[in-house]
Parts: sequence; structure tokens; C-alpha cells
Amino acid sequence: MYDDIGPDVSESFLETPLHPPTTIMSGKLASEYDSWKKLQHIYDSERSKLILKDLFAHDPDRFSKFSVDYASKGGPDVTMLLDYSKNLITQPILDTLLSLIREAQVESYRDKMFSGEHINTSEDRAVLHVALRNFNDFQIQEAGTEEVASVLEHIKVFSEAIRSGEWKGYTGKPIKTIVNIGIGGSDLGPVMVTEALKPYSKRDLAAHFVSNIDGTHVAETLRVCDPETTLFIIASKTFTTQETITNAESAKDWFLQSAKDKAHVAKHFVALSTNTKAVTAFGISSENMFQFWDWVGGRYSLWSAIGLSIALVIGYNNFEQLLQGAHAMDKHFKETPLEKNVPVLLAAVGIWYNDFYGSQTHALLPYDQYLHKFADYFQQGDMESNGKTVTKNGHRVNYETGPIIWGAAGTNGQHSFYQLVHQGTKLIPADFIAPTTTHNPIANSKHHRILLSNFFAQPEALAFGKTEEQVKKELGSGASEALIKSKVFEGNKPSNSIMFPLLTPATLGALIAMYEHKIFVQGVVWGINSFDQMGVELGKVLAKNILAQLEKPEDVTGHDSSTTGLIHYYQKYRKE
Ligand SMILES: O=P(O)(O)OC[C@H]1O[C@H](O)[C@H](O)[C@@H](O)[C@@H]1O
Repeated sequence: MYDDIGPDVSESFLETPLHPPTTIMSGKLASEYDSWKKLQHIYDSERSKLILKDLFAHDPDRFSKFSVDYASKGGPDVTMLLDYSKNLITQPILDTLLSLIREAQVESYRDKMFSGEHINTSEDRAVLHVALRNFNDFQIQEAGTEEVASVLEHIKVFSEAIRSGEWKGYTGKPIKTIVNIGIGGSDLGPVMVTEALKPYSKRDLAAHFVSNIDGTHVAETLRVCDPETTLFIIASKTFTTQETITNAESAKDWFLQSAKDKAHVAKHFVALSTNTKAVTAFGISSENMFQFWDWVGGRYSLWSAIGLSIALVIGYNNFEQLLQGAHAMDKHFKETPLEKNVPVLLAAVGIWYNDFYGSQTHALLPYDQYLHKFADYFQQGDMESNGKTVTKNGHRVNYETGPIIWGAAGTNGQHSFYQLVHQGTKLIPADFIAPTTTHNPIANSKHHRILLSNFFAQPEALAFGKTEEQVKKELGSGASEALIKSKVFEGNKPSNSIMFPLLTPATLGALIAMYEHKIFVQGVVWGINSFDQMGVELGKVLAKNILAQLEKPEDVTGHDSSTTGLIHYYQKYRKE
């Protein structure tokens, strides 16, 4: 019925004159696209018929129709299954979602990203995390991309020197502990990946991550460090971030209390940054600096020099596997038709819930303890990218943009928040993620079988629920109406299931890149700039002003009564 819409609209769109690459071609809001209106119409008229139980009952091939077997083409072998059949979609709905993606010119923007056009319009920057894992494959024109290989070589040589013990601290001892000091994108990626790839880690090299300005974070970390054998990695794209520079200064003071001589800093401090001047001013020489470039967004930077701590923990070869796994996913995203394109499909179904069903959140639920930081990582990845109200053209959107991302490793979540997911009033789409094989097959893989039985059961329970009749039958006669009702599961709760054989470095690379591209697709459809983060600035500016007023009550001016009252309370009760 709706087959004609996507291509026609796309073609007429392409006939409009092209603007310079740094401006968006269309001033349209997503809600003005014909396919959007059609989706709204479908939602309004067909929603009551979108019952998973019926959709599965009527189509025995639903799983094969709505699933994709991903296999990497080139690089290390990675396979992954995306089962998106437990979504509240039909083929015409999916087709219309894909028409929307075409109408928003996602393919054209994708190609612009890959070729180095400045699609980060507010900052006039290219968006080239894909260039960090490119291995001379795609042709990319942007200053700095030709230096990627030499930075990787620097990471390789340095990480091997540390891991082998060849690099010595100021008293001649090898490095036993690394402390990455960074925040946001200069922390979350390395934290998540080093946790996820622990089976590949050098167990006798301890890794710590300090991010919070709360002195407790650095103090508790330094308590377990020995200045003679600790390497501090100061990770900051800008090298101006207050938290990171303050923590780094405190770490340096702590180090110099033992080492005394500033010349020893060179053996114990390295920097990962785009800002050579600030790094040198901090006292780290340029040989101990690992460079990256302004076209690497903080939340997309684990592939860059920011990944040094990853290379130190899992070894350079495994770090390169991570990059290659991501590169193969980039190729898949760039070259696969939308109908079989894994990030595109995830984006499409996400838009369906976010913008038509009114779902506020999206849960990431990895059934793999090693992925326990995965949702934390993508809170920044997704929410800092797509948490915007204004389009690239400066228009306020009249629809929902980025979802709230949250989640926890299974099965822990089942014993806390799943109650609300199953029986609460909100529709919470979720991605269930699991490896078929565990790195820890203890008790003859009994744990893993139990884990996976839950991984299979939860999406099934969410989708198909439990009817009143079933409950009545179970409880037998005499059960109260209230008890019966409390045990009913309405079901029809959507989810994706993502499986892969084993969480290897390359598989993790592919998984992360898959979500990065999902975020990209959604951002393009919503017409927003997914690559700036203006929303984090205001609080920083206010904090700077307040910091200067904290000494005396009479200095506290220019605030509302609540903020003033809070600061006065602090001034009354603080103890230095
Ligand atoms: O790497 P840095 O320049 O220190 O930035 C660290 C983080 O802080 C900023 O406030 C941004 O919101 C993040 O995107 C960034 O990752």
C-alpha cells in the first residue's frame, strides 16, 4: 500500500540544489517527511493490531524475515546475529521506516561522513572516528588522517615497552600499575573496553581509571599505587577539562613527593591529547604525547590515542583486532543495502518506539558480566550525541530525539528493575546481548547455560506475557480476582536480541561500531548534529562563577534563593 513513497520523495529531494558541504541540505523537520506522516498514520490506525503473539502465530517465517546474520568481510572473523523479530513491526512498517531513512538522506550523509566532509556543522569539523580504524581502505581526505598509522605505531612501541618491563620507572623498576586520568569520552571507552576484554588482559598490570573531580576518586586510587612503578596517562582531548587537569596535578604532586626531581615525570606521565601546547605546559614532553585530531569526537575516541590504556592492558595486537572488528562493521554499514544493514535496522526500530510509541528510554541488557559497563558507555555515546532539541538548521524539533539509555548486566537487572519492564506502565524497548560461549566455562559451563536460559526467557516473557486464563488455570479455583490480575503479564513488550559466538576484541569492536552507526542514523533522521555537545557547557560556566564565590557568604550574589541557600548551608557547615 505504501510502496511508492520512499524512492519518489528521495529522488525529488536530490533534485534540489546542493548547498556547500558545511550546511545541511534540507531545512525539513523529520515530522515533515512523507514517510514520517505515513508512519504516524499507520501507528494511529494499526497500533491495536500490532500484537506480537498474533504476528508470530500468523507468520512461521517471522524470525528468518526479521533477523540478520552479520559476517565480517575482511579482517578477523566476526559473526553476529541480530534478531529483531520481537518488535512491534510488520514488513510495511519496516519498509516505511526505511523510506524515512532514505528520505532523510542517511546514505548521502553516511558517505559524507566517510569521505571527511565537515558534517559537524556547528564546529565545522569532520567526523572521522572511522578513519582511526580504516587501515588504508576507504579514501578519506582530511588533514591528520595520514598520521593515524604513525600514532598507532607509537602506541605499539610504547605499550610493548611497558608490558615487557623494558620501560623503567625513576628507580629502575618496571611499571606495574597504570592510572588513566580522564573523564567522559577520555574515560568511559577505556573503562568499558578494558572490563569487556579482561580475558585478554595482562593480569599483572593493574589498571585504574580516575575521572571524578571528587578528591575521593584520586585519593583512593593513589592509596594502592607505588610511585616507583606507576604510569599516569593523562587523557584529555582538549587538555583543559577541569576535572582531568586538577586530578593530574594532584597525581603529579603525589608523585613528586617521592620522586622529588621533576625530570622523573618523563618516566611516569604521558599525555593523550590534541593540544600539544597545554600538554607541554603541564610538564609532559612532546615525545611522551600521543596525538589525535579535532575530527575525533570525545565519545568516539577509544579508537584513537585515547585507547592507549586499552593497548597497555590487552596488548597492541588485541587493540588492533578491536579496530579491525570495528572497521568491518564500518564496511558493512557503508556498503550493505538498508534492508540488511544492522545499524540501520536498529536505528529504524528505535525511531518507531521513540517517536511514535512515545517510549522515553532504551535499555541495553548484556548477558555477559564483562559488558557490565556497556550501558554506561553508551549513555554518553547516545545521549551526548542525540540529546538535542534544535536541528542543524536551528529549528526546534516537534518530536522526540535521543532516548534515555540505561541498563545493567543480566541477570542482576532481573532482580531489580525488570519488574517495571514486565508489568509497569511504560513501554521500554530493550536490546538483549549475549555470547554463545563464555570465557569462563566453570562447572562445565553450567553458569553459562543458566545465564543464557535467562537471556532467552526474558525477551520471550516480555513479548508473549501471560494471560488471565493461564493465571487462573495455574492458581485454581478460589484465587481472588486481585491476585489473578497481579500475576498477568500483558506482554507485547518489544526487544532485539543480539548474539555472537564469543566476546573477542574484534567482536567487541564490531558491536561498538554497530551502536555508533545506529546513533548516527537516528541523528540524521532527526536532523540534529550528533557530534557537538553544547549542552554540557552552561553548568561548567556557572560552576566556575560559583567556585569564586565559595569563600564568604557576602560573595554569594546573582543566584536564585534556592542556590544561594544551598551555598550558604555549605559555608555554615563546611570543615576544611
Ligand atoms: O577529553 P576532554 O577534552 O578532557 O573532554 C572530556 C569530556 O568532557 C566534555 O565535557 C564533553 O562533554 C565530553 O564529550 C568529553 O568527552
